[in-house]
Amino acid sequence: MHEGITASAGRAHAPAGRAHEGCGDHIPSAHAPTARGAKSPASTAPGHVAGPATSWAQARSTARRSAGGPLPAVTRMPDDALGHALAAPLHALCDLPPFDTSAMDGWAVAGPGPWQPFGDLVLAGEEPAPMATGTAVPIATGARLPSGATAVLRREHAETCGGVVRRRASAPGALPAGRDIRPRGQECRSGEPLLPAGTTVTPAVLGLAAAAGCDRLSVHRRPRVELLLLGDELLSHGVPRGGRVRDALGPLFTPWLSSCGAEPIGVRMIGDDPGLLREAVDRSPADVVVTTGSTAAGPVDFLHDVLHRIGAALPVDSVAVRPGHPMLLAELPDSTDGRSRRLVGLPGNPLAATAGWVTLALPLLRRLGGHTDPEPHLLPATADLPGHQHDTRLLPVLRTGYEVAPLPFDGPAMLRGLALADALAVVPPGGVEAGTTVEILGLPGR
Ligand SMILES: Nc1nc2c(c(=O)[nH]1)N[C@H]1C(S)=C(S)[C@@H](COP(=O)(O)OP(=O)(O)OC[C@H]3O[C@@H](n4cnc5c(N)ncnc54)[C@H](O)[C@@H]3O)O[C@H]1N2
Ligand code: MOO
Repeated sequence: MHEGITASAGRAHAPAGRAHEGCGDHIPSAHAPTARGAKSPASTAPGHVAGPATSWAQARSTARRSAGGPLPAVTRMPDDALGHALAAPLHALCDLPPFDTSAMDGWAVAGPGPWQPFGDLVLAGEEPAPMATGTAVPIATGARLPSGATAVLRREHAETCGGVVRRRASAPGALPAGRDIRPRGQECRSGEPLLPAGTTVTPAVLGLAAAAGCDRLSVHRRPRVELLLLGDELLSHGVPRGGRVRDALGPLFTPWLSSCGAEPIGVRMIGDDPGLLREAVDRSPADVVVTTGSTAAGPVDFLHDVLHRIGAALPVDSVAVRPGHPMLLAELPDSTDGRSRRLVGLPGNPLAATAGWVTLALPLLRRLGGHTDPEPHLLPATADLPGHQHDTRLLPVLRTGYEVAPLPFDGPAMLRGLALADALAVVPPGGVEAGTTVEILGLPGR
């Protein structure tokens, strides 16, 4: 899916802001035209100053609320419904099992034994003849039970001697009526609701739907997502060179998008050029544009400027969370065909981007896709979890049994801890001591 298209007006690698060298402690700012910025008329970022940060919990709920509601329902063949959310309860189209079934290989028996062996072996998929009281018919697991049968005698509990079938003396217990029969409708009756709307269609849901006779599923359309990777410095292949770095976020988020029930429709690299960024956002056919990088107020961080020029509203513009605090959520003007469109701005540092993903992108995309919100998952920590002084902290952790352990290499620009992690722990300001229960956010693909 990674198209590796680089949209850039050309690279101008003079160090940004060096025109002001010699001016004491001047730090290149978004106000100042820069060497890179000089390449486009719209390139002077307006000097974005972040407002008060939204609390982490509030940011998550704002992202959900910003979805409005789920995207419309569509009908899909089961194979094409995987990862979608059910738009209506899944109803059984038949009883399950659809008929009385033998649960074991052995003999279908009618009445108390011993029994006269009768007829041919009944296999799964056959329509057996009725049987009379006092007879036993050899039968396979899953075969339809002949009418008149009262129980199934397992093969290992049976013996044939003197021309009759009887229970072995060593067979445990008795053989009450109904033993080892799976009665028709044991799991569900035709028309019964099996799963509520909002259930994610997993492989097990597909299996259940097939067993219950469903060849079409009513599901919500998946949100279409375009991933825009911002930054002149990004390389799509090879070893970092010439001051540039490999894009780590395209490979990370493209599969995460699929696994959260979104439809990735494209991945593009966009150089540090506000004109190109604006064009990409304006023209994107996505329901949700996810950008990486350019969320801060650095010399080539044009995202705020472009959103401002587009006329976007920013229900979340920085969050009291570490890493990832410059993350943002924007509501873009509707598309020309009347669709609501949103943009999630993830910070460029990879662990900070992941924090933005779980805080803003995931709740928004799950709600748009119609998925039921998960219950909070709480686990105790095996060790002290260090926190930020004022903000929530999201730490990569590994689940060990019923606890979570922190991992090393948890810096905002690092991925090594995350690659070993199966969750992020939500650490309240000030941190927590070992044994304290914390909320855990699962990571996809583990
Ligand atoms: N003066 C301040 N500077 C910064 C602040 C601050 O509060 N004051 N916040 C820092 C924090 S925290 C973060 S997080 C970053 C956010 O920066 P941006 O979202 O604007 O991201 P960039 O500047 O474009 O990149 C940051 C960093 O990430 C690397 N990057 C970007 N994209 C990718 C990618 N696809 N794969 C791998 N690495 C990527 C980029 O090369 C930079 O190293 O701002 C801090 N600065
Ligand atoms: O979000 Mo920055 O610390 O959050 O790298």
